[in-house]
Amino acid sequence: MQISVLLPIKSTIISSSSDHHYHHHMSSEKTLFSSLKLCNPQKKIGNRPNIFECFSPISSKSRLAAASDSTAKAEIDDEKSVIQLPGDLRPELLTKHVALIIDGHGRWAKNKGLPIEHAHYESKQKLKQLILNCRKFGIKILTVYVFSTENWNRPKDEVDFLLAHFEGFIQSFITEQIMGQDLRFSVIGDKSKLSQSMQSTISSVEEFAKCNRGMHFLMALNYGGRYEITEASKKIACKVEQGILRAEDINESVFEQQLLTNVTELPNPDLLIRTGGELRVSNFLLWQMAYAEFYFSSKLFADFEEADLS
Ligand SMILES: CC(C)=CCC/C(C)=C/CC/C(C)=C/COP(=O)(O)OP(=O)(O)O
Repeated sequence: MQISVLLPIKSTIISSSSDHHYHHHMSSEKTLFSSLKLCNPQKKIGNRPNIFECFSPISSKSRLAAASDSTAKAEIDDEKSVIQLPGDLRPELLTKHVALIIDGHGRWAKNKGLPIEHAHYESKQKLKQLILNCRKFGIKILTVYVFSTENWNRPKDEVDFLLAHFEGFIQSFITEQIMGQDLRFSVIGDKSKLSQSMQSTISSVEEFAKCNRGMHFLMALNYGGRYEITEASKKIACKVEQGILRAEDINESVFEQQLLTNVTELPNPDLLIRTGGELRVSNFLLWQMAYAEFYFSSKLFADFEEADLS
């Protein structure tokens, strides 16, 4: 079986203001079609040992900090798909599922006297680096809140820019990571409100990543925790109505199966990171976050560095 994916053509735009010079490698995402096998034959799924079996009470932040310490040089042996960690870093202490709220774009742009699109662009670069780092340190799942069900209330130009930006990101960076690095990929959220083009990009790329076994990147797009819980309740009510399920058999596990995060085997994050200084969860993974630890950083996401995790 073959599918077509869009590959990007990169163009360089250099813009400057009185005190900044921006070298933008904006993805124009022109459509260069390429036929690819559905499952990448190069990737080795192999017998990767499950290094995440044990649970430790040590705080997730410390675990992530340990993982991101500059002295902690984790290496991925792509050939064998085995994560090699430095001597003093115990794999069972690593965070498994990290959830991330990226905030502070408006303030970043305002501080620099730039249009908000610059913040979104800068933030995309940071997100790419973060995905690479999480993969490098053996994080199993990274869920990032890129667009909430409330974000439609932003100015139309910004919404259009963001959605095009996300689609380009999936077609270029995510596709590259899926092909070369065994990344798994899913979008969680109400996809029915997205354009047809966006919906078909998402389903092609999700399908293409289906056989992968590496880190799972979940993009929360047009996502809302209340929306997710409401939809799960409707699905359960339908099953009861159809006589497939008895009301007394509904329990947490049955409910969890109806949530959008059911696409991944470890749906509950152990760590939430929110940048931008706000101390709230903003309708993100409300059910799944029940036992997560929270790390709030005052840094704006476009300024967020690996060192800020330590
Ligand atoms: C392509 C890709 C996946 C990029 C990822 C980064 C990205 C563009 C995320 C958008 C998230 C967003 C609307 C944040 C809100 O900041 P805000 O504007 O509300 O900030 P403020 O609190 O300072 O106003």
